[in-house]
Amino acid sequence: MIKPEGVYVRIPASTANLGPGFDTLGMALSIYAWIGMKSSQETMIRLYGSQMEGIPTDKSNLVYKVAQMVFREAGVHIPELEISMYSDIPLTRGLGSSASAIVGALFAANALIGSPLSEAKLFNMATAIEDHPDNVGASLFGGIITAVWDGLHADYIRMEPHEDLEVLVVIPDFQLSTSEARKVLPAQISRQDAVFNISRSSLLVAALAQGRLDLIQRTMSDRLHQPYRANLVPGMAEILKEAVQHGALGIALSGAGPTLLALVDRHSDRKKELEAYLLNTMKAKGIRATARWLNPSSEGAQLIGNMSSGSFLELIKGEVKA
Ligand SMILES: Nc1ncnc2c1ncn2[C@@H]1O[C@H](COP(=O)(O)OP(=O)(O)O)[C@@H](O)[C@H]1O
Ligand SMILES: N[C@@H](CCOP(=O)(O)O)C(=O)O
Repeated sequence: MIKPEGVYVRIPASTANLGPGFDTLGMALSIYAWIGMKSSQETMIRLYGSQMEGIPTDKSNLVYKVAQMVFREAGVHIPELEISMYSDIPLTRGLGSSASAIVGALFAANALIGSPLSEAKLFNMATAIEDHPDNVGASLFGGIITAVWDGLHADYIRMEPHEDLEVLVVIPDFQLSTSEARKVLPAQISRQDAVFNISRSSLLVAALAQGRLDLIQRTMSDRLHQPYRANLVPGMAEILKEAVQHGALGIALSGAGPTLLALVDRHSDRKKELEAYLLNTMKAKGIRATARWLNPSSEGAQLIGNMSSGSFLELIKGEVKA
């Protein structure tokens, strides 16, 4: 049943490849995007916020196209849509903006027609579009997601992040698209590197599941993508080696970069030291960057309400942080 009043949803950002978990381990983060969707006489796409620059506002828009996939799958015909989107998630920085748009579009379109598709189905569709399940899983389900994608079916387990876990991201002021950052990866790896990552990834997942923050430092390393991508982010190689000496529990490239992400004990008295170290190291390499303290987001995609009681911007105003 189509909801004539429309819906609006909120979707968290995400970090993929958490440490050794390349293409498999992701976490939702407390930066959000909002999507409003309504059936309409004529398609109208309104994008708000500085993060939306350059995104198309016609039917080639990703959110419109993904919404139509949901309608096709559910056997519903809604060719014309009014879509509104506001996002605080930086574009093309390794914080899952594309995953948030895909998950938001799937979730909103499904809610608009009375949610005939299960969350497992939405996860499968999202993974088929994005091609790896860690960003989309985290944005859809929230928390920490470990997932497997065999090209047809995605399986996952969601873990609740430990309450002491805080996240510091350092976002460089340049963009790095995932497709560009995948081109530098080798097609094959050695058995030693495979064992290196499998062992650390397995232990990291178990440690996160049991709240063993003391094990993060020894498990957050990687040989599958970070060494190859280090040349794309000035300062990254040094930061990956040294950040734990400045108070991080662990440090990783967030997704395909260029953002670097530190896991931090929120009670640590070295938070200022860590932030200054990360920013100064990037500055020394000529990179301007913004530091943001975030929390893991326990909530994934959420239906917030319908569009009957005001304009999209008025509806989300109370939720968007200044
Ligand atoms: N709200 C959106 N609407 C349409 N396309 C989007 C939206 N958000 C992101 N994208 C697309 O995703 C691209 C960024 O994806 P990607 O390179 O994977 O980086 P990341 O997901 O880390 O931000 C953008 O250049 C744009 O093409
Ligand atoms: N596993 C992917 C992750 C891409 O994440 P994004 O947030 O940078 O889109 C990869 O490393 O290529």
